[in-house]
Amino acid sequence: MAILVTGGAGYIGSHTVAELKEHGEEVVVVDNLTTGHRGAVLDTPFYAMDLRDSEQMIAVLKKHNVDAVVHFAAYSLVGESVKSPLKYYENNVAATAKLLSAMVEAGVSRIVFSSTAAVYGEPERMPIEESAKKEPTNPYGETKLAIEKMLDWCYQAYGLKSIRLRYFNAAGAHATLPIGEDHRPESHLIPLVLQVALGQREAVSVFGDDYPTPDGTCIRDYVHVSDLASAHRLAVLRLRSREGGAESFNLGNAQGFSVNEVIEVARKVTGHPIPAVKVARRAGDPAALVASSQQAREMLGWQPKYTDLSSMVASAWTWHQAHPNGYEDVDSPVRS
Ligand SMILES: NC(=O)c1ccc[n+]([C@@H]2O[C@H](COP(=O)([O-])OP(=O)(O)OC[C@H]3O[C@@H](n4cnc5c(N)ncnc54)[C@H](O)[C@@H]3O)[C@@H](O)[C@H]2O)c1
Ligand SMILES: O=c1ccn([C@@H]2O[C@H](COP(=O)(O)OP(=O)(O)O[C@H]3O[C@H](CO)[C@@H](O)[C@H](O)[C@H]3O)[C@@H](O)[C@H]2O)c(=O)[nH]1
Repeated sequence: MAILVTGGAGYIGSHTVAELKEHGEEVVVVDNLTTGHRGAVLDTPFYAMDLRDSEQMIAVLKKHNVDAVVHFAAYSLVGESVKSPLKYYENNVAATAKLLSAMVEAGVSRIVFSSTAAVYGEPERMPIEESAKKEPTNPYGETKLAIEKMLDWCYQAYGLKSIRLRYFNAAGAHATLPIGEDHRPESHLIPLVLQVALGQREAVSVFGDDYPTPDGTCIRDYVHVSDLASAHRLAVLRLRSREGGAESFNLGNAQGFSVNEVIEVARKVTGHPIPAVKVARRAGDPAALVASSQQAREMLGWQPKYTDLSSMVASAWTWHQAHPNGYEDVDSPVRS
C-alpha cells in the first residue's frame, strides 16, 4: 500500500512526503516540476509527469498499489490568478477532474485535497469557521471551491472519500532536512522579506496600507509547513478509518499578523533593518484571514507544534541562509 503525493516536489508537498515517510508510510511522488524542484524529493520514487496524463497516472496508481492520494499539485498565486484565470481553471479544476477519473478507474477511493483560506473571500466573522460563507475574491479561490464541490459529488457518485484541508498561510521550513520554500518567481511575503535580509532585494513592497485593519495592512494567519504536513498524515489515517466522507478542515493558528508586523518580526529575527516601501493594493487580496482550527484539533487530533510567528520566520531564515539560491538542481525553474 502506498500514498501518492501529487505536487510532492513543491513546498508543502515535500514536507508532507517527509512527514509520511518518518511515520513509515510508503510514498510515491508525481510532479511536473512547473513550480517544484527535483531536489526537494529525497529518496522517494518520483514520476516527472503531469496530472493530466491519465494513462500514466492510472499505471502509477496500480503499480504502487496506491490506497490514498494527497493532492497538492496546482497553481496557487492569488495575484496571478486575477490576471490569468483560465490558467487556473485548466491546471486546478480540469486537471483535478482528470486525476479523479484516473483514481476511479484504478479503484482508489481516498483523497486529501489542498484547499485554502481563499475559498472564504472577505469573512463576516473572525476567526473563520468551516461553515462560514464562501465567496472567493479571486479566481484561485474559486477554482479550489469548485474542486471541493466536485469532491462532494464524487463522494455521492463513486464513494470517493475526501478531506479538504483549507490552509491559511504556510511558513517556515523543515527542522532537519534540506527542504524549504523556493517559489520562482517568489511572491510570498516571508521569503521576499528574507531575501531583503540576505541582500538579494533592496526593499519589500507593502501591498496597500488602507485596509480596514489596525495598521492598514492585510492580516494573515501563518501556519508552519511541518504542522500542515502532520495534518495531512492525520487526514489519511481518518480516511482509512471508518470515519468521514467528504469533510473540510481549516488549518491555522487563530492568530493574525499584519504585513507590517511580519516585517517587524523578520527584522528582529535577522537583525537586518529590512526597508519596506508602500505600494498599491494587490488585486484579489482580502483584508484579513484568521482561522478557527477547532474542528481539526477535535476531529483529526491535530496539535500544531510551531505556533509562534518568530519561530516560523526563524526556521525559514535558517533555510534561506543555508540555501541563498534555493534548490540548485538543474530541473528547477530559473530564479528571478
Ligand atoms: N503556500 C501556501 O501558503 C498555501 C496556502 C493554502 C493552500 N495552498 C495549496 O497547497 C498546495 C501546495 O502549495 P505550495 O505552496 O507547496 O505550492 P508549490 O508550487 O510549491 O507546489 C505545487 C507543486 O505542484 C506541481 N504541479 C503543478 N501543476 C501540476 C500538474 N498539472 N501536474 C503535476 N504537477 C503539478 C508543481 O510543479 C509544484 O511542485 C497548492 O495546491 C496550493 O493551492 C498553499
Ligand atoms: O511582496 C509582498 C507580498 C505579499 N504581501 C502581502 O502579504 C500578505 C500575504 O501574501 P502572500 O504571502 O502572497 O500569501 P497570500 O496571498 O495570502 O496567499 C497564500 O495564502 C493563501 C491562504 O491564505 C493560499 O491560498 C495561497 O496559495 C498562498 O499563496 C498579503 O496580504 C499580501 O498582499 C505584500 O504586502 N508584499
